[in-house]
Amino acid sequence: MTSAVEVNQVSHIYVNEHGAKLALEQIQLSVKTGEFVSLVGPSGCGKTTLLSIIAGLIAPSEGSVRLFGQPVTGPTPRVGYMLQQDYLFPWRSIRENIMIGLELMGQKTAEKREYALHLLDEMGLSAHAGSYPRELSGGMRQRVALVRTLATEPDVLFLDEPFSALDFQTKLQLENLIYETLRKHRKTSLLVTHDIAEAIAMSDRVIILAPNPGTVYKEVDIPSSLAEMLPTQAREQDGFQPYFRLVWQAFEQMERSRQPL
Ligand SMILES: Nc1ncnc2c1ncn2[C@@H]1O[C@H](COP(=O)(O)OP(=O)(O)OP(=O)(O)O)[C@@H](O)[C@H]1O
Repeated sequence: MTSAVEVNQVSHIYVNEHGAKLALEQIQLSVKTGEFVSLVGPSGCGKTTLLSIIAGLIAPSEGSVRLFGQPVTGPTPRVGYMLQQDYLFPWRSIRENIMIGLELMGQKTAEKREYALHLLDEMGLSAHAGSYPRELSGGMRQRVALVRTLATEPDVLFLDEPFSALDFQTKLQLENLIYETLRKHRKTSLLVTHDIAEAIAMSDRVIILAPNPGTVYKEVDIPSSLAEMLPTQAREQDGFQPYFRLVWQAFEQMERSRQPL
C-alpha cells in the first residue's frame, strides 16, 4: 500500500530570545493510505510540532516529509485540520460556516456546495443549517467543524485533540461518529490525544512519543478485531485492556527513565 505520510529523520529546533529548544529529534514514521494512527505522549513531547511539520506549516530544521510521495514544502490543501476549538464564525449561519474552506480555496461550485450539505446531513445536522453557532451545543459545533474540514475533500486529516473540550458522554458519541465518517470516506487520519483509551479505541496503530527531545518511543499495532469496531464497542472488549496496559506501561517506563537516581 502507498504511504500517505512519510516522516524521514525529522528534527526540529525552536530558537527564540530565551535560547534554543530541541523539540523533535530524528523522528521516523509513516502512515499508510487509509490508516488511522494516533500520537500520544506526555505534554510537551512535540505532538503539535510534528503535525505542523507534516502539514507544511513549519519547515523542519532537519529531515524531510513526503505526502503521497511528494515532498512537503509548504501548506497543502491535501491536509485538513480539526482542532480542539471549532473556530466557527459566530456571525455566519451553519450553512455559511461549512462553506468557508471552499471559499478560501476558490472552489465554491454548485457541486461542492451540494457535497458540503450532504456531509451536514450525514452528521445529522441538516435541520440546523440556518442556525448560528451560539444556538448549537459543543458536540454539534465540532460536527460542523468536521463538515467544514471534509467539504474541501482533503486526503489526510489531522485531528489535534478535537474531543478534549467536550463532556465525556458527548466525547464518546463524537468518537463513534467521526470514526464511522472517516472510515466510510477512507481518510488517512492522524489523531493527537492525551487520552490513551481514545487512541486505542479509534486507531489501527498508536505511536508513543517520549519528551525532551521528542522521539518515537514505541509503536503499538492495534489488532483489526478492535480497530474495526466502533470505539465504544472496542472499549468494552476483553482484548482492549491489555493494549491499555501496554501503552500505560510505556508511559510509566518513560517517567521512570526521567527520574534522577
Ligand atoms: N514557538 C515555540 N518556540 C519555542 N519553543 C516551542 C515553541 N512551540 C513549542 N515549543 C516547545 O517545543 C516542545 C514541543 O511542543 P509541542 O507543543 O509540539 O508539544 P505537545 O506534545 O503538542 O504539547 P501538549 O501535549 O502540551 O499540547 C515543548 O517543549 C514546547 O515548549
